[in-house]
Parts: sequence; C-alpha cells; structure tokens
Amino acid sequence: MAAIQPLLELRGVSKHFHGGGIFKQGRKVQATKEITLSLAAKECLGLVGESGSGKSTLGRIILGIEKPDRGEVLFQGVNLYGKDRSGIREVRRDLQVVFQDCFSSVNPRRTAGESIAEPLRNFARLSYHDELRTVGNLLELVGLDVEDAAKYPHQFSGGQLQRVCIARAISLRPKLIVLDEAVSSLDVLVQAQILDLLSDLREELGMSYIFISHDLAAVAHLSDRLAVMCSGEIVERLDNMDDIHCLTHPVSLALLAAVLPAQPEYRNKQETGAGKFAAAARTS
Ligand SMILES: Nc1ncnc2c1ncn2[C@@H]1O[C@H](COP(=O)(O)OP(=O)(O)OP(=O)(O)O)[C@@H](O)[C@H]1O
Repeated sequence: MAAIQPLLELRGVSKHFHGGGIFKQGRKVQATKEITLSLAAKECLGLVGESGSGKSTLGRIILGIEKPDRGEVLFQGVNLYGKDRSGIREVRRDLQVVFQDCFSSVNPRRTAGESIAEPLRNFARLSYHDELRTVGNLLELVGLDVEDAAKYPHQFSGGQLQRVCIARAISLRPKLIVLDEAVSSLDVLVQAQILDLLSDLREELGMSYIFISHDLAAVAHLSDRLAVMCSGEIVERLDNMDDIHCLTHPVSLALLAAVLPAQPEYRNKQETGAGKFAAAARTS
C-alpha cells in the first residue's frame, strides 16, 4: 500500500540571522536548527516555546516567505524553495496566515469587505455579485453580519477584527493556516470564542493549522500534537495532547507551570524542572 503523503513536511530546516551592525558583523543567531516535522491533512500542530525560540521564523519558512539556509519544505509535495517554481503560485493559495495584531494586518483605509475580498481578487476571478455574496458568506461563517462588510477596522473590537482576518484567511479555502499568536492579544473570554471558532472552521472546512503560541493552554485547546521549541530546536514532542502532563523538558514545564500554577503537583515539578530553568535564565 502506498504511504499517504503528508500535507507539510520539513526536512532539516535551518535558518540563521546576523545580530546587526552595519557590516553584519554582529552575533550570529541560529533562529531554527535542523527542524524536521510533518503535518497531515486536517491536523493541528501546536508550536510552543518562549520568546525568541524561533517559532515565528519557522512559521514564515512554512509560509514560503523566509528562505531557509538549509533543508527542504514540502507542501503538498512541492518544494517551496526548490528550483522548479512552476507549482508555487498554486500551492501558495492553499497556505494562509493569521497574525497576532489584527489592527496592523489590515489596511485601515479599506473596509472589512475589501480586506476579505483581497485574496479572492488575487486568485479567484469572481463577478462583482459573486464576490459580494462570497464575502457575505464568509462574514457569517466567522460569526459576523453581512452588513459588517461596509465597516472600517476602527469600527470593530479586537475580537471582531480578528474574525475579519480569519474570514480573509479562509476565503480561498486553504489547506493550511499558520496561526501566529492569533489569540494572544485578545482577552481571555474572546480568546476562548476565537479558539472555538477556529476549531469549528477546521471541522467544517477540513483545514490544517500550525498554531504558534507561548500559551500552552490555548495550544492544548486546539492542537492534536505539540512541538516545543528552545533556541531554534524542537526539544520535545507530544503525539497525543492527553499526555500533556507527561512533558519533561524544562521549557515545557515552564510553559505548563505558567498555565497551571495553582496545582501543587505542577508547582513541585516547577521547582525541580521549570524552576531550575527560570533560575538558569535569570543567571545567564
Ligand atoms: N529578521 C531578523 N533579523 C535578525 N534576527 C532575527 C530576525 N528574525 C528573527 N530574528 C532572531 O531570531 C530569533 C528567533 O526569533 P523568532 O521571532 O522566530 O522567535 P519567536 O519564538 O517567534 O519569538 P516571539 O514569541 O517573541 O515572537 C530571535 O533571536 C530573533 O531576534
């Protein structure tokens, strides 16, 4: 029987940056190091780690917008950074992103309807009426009203505008959405609503997510699997989120302790694991 091809496959992906200076003589930062992972269709992989661990760099590499120094990124079997560029445009429409800051993700002078229609105009040739209908359907799908199409970004709350950004991201029915801290700037109640919306949309539209966050609770809500990053490397993986309490790496324990501070068993683990990590971080 032929093996099922993963939707996304990363093989030994590394990327470094120069720390700065006019002649780029600054310290070399290894943002991602030999990352290998795969994602099946309709699956959600949570990518967690502390600030600067390389999550967003990896997200940009997956989106095809940050060329790695080494390694391959295969999306639906197409190498996003390969020599053969012929299939790239087609696979790009299946790869979308939702960022943390919805207000800077949209043009303040464009209505919500125009923002949502942007990918449709780039990739799908719809008549004026079909575009209006599609935008209206998308707004309803994300829990907004058809009339909201005429509003400008400043007329929405943060949660409502993130729904607009989600509507834009799903407008072409992509196969994969990278959610880069997509709920981090929202208050807890709105976060829960957006996570439920993302979960429902995944079910309804059969999409996959890479969910980048430093918030393990949010990630656990949505993800099937987990990868923990530290200094550009994946240091721990979980194939079943039910095993979340079996995490052992100090970074994982620090993230776990941040969401479960009240439970004594994790406080103890924090003292032996994450606590040590925090102490090491303070002294380094
Ligand atoms: N364009 C760039 N130029 C130089 N250094 C960069 C660039 N982008 C990222 N870095 C560095 O690469 C490392 C990883 O950054 P990255 O933004 O991927 O981490 P992160 O885990 O997403 O962090 P955060 O959660 O704070 O967004 C950091 O040390 C960062 O300073």
